[in-house]
Amino acid sequence: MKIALLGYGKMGQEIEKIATARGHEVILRKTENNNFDGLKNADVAIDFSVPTAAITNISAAINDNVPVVSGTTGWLDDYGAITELCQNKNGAFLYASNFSLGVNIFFELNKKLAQLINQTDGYRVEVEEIHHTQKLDAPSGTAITLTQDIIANTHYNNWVLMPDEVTENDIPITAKRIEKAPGTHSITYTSEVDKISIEHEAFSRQGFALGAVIAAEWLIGKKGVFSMKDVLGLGN
Ligand SMILES: NC(=O)C1=CN([C@@H]2O[C@H](COP(=O)(O)OP(=O)(O)OC[C@H]3O[C@@H](n4cnc5c(N)ncnc54)[C@H](O)[C@@H]3O)[C@@H](O)[C@H]2O)C=CC1
Ligand SMILES: O=C(O)C1=N[C@H](C(=O)O)C[C@H](O)C1
Repeated sequence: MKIALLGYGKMGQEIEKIATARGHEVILRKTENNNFDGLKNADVAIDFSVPTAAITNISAAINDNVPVVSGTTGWLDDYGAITELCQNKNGAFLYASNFSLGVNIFFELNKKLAQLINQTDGYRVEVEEIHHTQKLDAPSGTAITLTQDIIANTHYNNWVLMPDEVTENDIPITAKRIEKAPGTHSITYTSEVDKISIEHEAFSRQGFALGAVIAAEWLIGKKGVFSMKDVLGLGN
């Protein structure tokens, strides 16, 4: 397939390596320094850019009738507007805060653990994410997905980025920045007598990039708004 890469930083370059190895061709490498020339000729677009560019990138692909996968985090206040545009244009759009298979399994584990904890008393939850020092957003998109899934299955109704003040129904998220860390997420429930922790650690960006290419291959020929759950068939 012919791929337009919307964003050509750490992820865009990792995706190009994997896509090329799978027999695909990159025909556009969009950054802040060039335009969308050639986008119309792509079979699929993959957006891994910056929060301020994601909406423009995704809209450009949908308006050019090109199916688009996005992994950019930190722009989700506009998710509703993008899904509306996709529906109005009869397009194809797929967003995931994390494309790795391991994290998508972890998402299901997180939901199950939250359901079990919800049947007991005495545990307090906390979420931690660790990323490289170049990351623009905090908390990570993945940490937000994890807390949303905990909220859907427990009495918690909000997340708070530490060190802000936390009340009974808030989930505290701690965001740590360590040079070169690709991405680690953990959820810990602590009681008076013990603690339960689950953790996912990415060793590199390879898993995210492979998942994004698999999602792009899957999206071609489809119409609608999708998530990684649709691609992997997990948790159905
Ligand atoms: N969903 C997932 O599985 C993952 C998501 N991410 C997210 O992907 C995004 C990109 O991550 P990285 O590649 O590590 O960042 P990066 O900083 O290495 O690359 C971002 C790229 O966006 C480009 N850019 C800036 N303005 C642009 C514009 N107007 N149009 C097109 N491109 C523009 C920059 O030139 C840069 O090359 C971040 O939001 C990050 O959180 C990262 C890894 C996995
Ligand atoms: O910026 C990153 O690097 C990552 N961002 C995503 C997020 O915000 O959750 C996914 C992954 O953890 C790497």
